[in-house]
Amino acid sequence: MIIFDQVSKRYDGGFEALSSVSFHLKQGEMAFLTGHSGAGKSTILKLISLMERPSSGQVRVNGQLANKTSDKMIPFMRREFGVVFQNHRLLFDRTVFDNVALPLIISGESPKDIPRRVRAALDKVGLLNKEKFNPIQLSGGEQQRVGIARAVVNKPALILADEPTGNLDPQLAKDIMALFAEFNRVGTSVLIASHDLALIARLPYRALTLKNGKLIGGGMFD
Ligand SMILES: Nc1ncnc2c1ncn2[C@@H]1O[C@H](COP(=O)(O)OP(=O)(O)OP(=O)(O)O)[C@@H](O)[C@H]1O
Repeated sequence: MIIFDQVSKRYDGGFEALSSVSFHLKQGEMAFLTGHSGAGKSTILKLISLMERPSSGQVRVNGQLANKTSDKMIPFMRREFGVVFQNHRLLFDRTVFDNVALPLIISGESPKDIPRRVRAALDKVGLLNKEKFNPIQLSGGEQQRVGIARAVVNKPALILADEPTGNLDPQLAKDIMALFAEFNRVGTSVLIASHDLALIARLPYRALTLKNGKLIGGGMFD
C-alpha cells in the first residue's frame, strides 16, 4: 500500500527532515508512526499525501510512484485516502452533515447518493443523531469522530491520521483508536502518527519509530 525506499527529504533552507527512510505498509495493515517532536512524522505523511516530494529515494502509494505523479493527477490520487487531523479542521459555519458531505461534493459524487453515503459514514462513528448539529455544539471526541466520518466517506483504501488523539483524554483516545481498528478490520490500511507511547504500547500494531529523521524501529517488512 505504501512503500518508502531510501527516502530522504531536505527542505528549502537545507534541513534534512528524513534520511534514507525505508518501510512497507502492507495492504490492510494498521501501523503507528512515532518519534519525538520534529522527528519527521508529519513529513512522512506529507510525502504520502503528495503535499511534499522526496529529495531522493522512492515513495509508492497504491502502486503509483509518487515522485512521478503530475500535479494534474494529484487530486485523483488523493481520493484513494482519507486524512484525519488533530484539530479536526471542521467548518464551524456548517452542519455536521455538510462537513462530512464535503469530500463527496468535491469529488463530483451524484447529489442523489450523497445523503445515503454521509449517513453511512456518520453511522460508523456513532453520530447519526447529530447530523443537524453545528460542530461547535459537539464535544472534542465527537468533533474528532466527525473528522473521521469525513475522512472515510469516500471509502478510502488508506486512512492517514496525524495525532488524531492529541487533544483527547485517555478514554476518548482509546475509543478513537478502536474506531480506526474497526475500519482496519474491514480491510482499510491505516497509518497513525502519534507520540502517545503509552497508548501505542498497549495496542498490537507495528510502530515505525523515527529519531532525527531516521527510522530506528519497526521498518522491517515482516
Ligand atoms: N516546510 C518546511 N520547511 C523547513 N523545515 C521544515 C518544514 N516542515 C518541517 N520542517 C522541519 O523538519 C523537521 C521534521 O518536521 P515534522 O513536522 O515532520 O516533524 P514531526 O515529527 O511531525 O513533529 P511534531 O510531532 O512536532 O509534529 C522539523 O525540524 C521541522 O522544523
